[in-house]
Amino acid sequence: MAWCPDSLDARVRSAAVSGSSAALQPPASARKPERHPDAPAPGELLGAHYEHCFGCGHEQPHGLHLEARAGEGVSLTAEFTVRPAHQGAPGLAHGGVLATALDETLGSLNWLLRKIAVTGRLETDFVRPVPVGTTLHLAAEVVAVAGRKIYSTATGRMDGPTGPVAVRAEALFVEVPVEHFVDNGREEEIQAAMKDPDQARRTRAFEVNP
Ligand SMILES: CCCCCCCCCCCCCC(=O)SCCNC(=O)CCNC(=O)[C@H](O)C(C)(C)COP(=O)(O)OP(=O)(O)OC[C@H]1O[C@@H](n2cnc3c(N)ncnc32)[C@H](O)[C@@H]1OP(=O)(O)O
Repeated sequence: MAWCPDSLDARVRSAAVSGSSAALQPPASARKPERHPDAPAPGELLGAHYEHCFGCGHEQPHGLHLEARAGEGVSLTAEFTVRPAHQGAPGLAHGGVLATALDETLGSLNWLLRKIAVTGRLETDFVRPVPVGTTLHLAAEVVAVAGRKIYSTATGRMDGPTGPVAVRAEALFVEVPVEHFVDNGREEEIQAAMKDPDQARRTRAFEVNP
């Protein structure tokens, strides 16, 4: 049976207000997202899915080093501090970097579903300029799932988790098989990631529906 509670109606209404496109409206057949039983517990850090990831990897010197923490249901929070390497205008974060922070946060949600998925569409509102040194407090949740399509939303706030919204996004992720990476990625990085001695991270990077 299709899932269409008030919260989804509210999301659709708010999407219409923020101007997100029809492609980001979940279809009538959409279902409520289900947290995987083995998802990290609320409050647990997710850790980097790949050390060289520009969004979360610890081995990317100019990366965002975003730290995501599981929330209740299919939600999470994350923090990202804007550094001088992330500037666009003098002293302000580059919009593309802020979109990356939203994309990474939204992408991390899929680990709570235990689905491997890539961003198909990402729509971003830049509400306030974000100065270097700011810690952006991100919060994201999956709002609906329809077949391979995962609909999610995120906000980034300044001055603390309840501060003013600086950026927000709505996204559609599309579930893909592991071959997506093996067929399209570069052999040397794929092999290196497969040899990662951290089994949890290797599983997160490569295993679909373990
Ligand atoms: C090596 C390390 C591994 C790491 C693993 C962890 C990854 C974590 C990474 C986290 C990093 C952060 C995250 C990142 O940065 S992920 C990196 C950025 N994203 C990408 O590189 C994705 C590139 N795109 C693709 O590969 C394909 O286009 C995909 C896979 C997305 C779809 O091509 P595919 O041939 O498979 O499927 P389909 O075309 O039949 O579409 C299926 C359904 O989806 C609907 N649709 C599709 N696109 C759009 C759209 N734009 N708007 C609206 N709808 C769209 C489509 O209408 C259809 O709907 P329906 O007809 O069924 O109703």
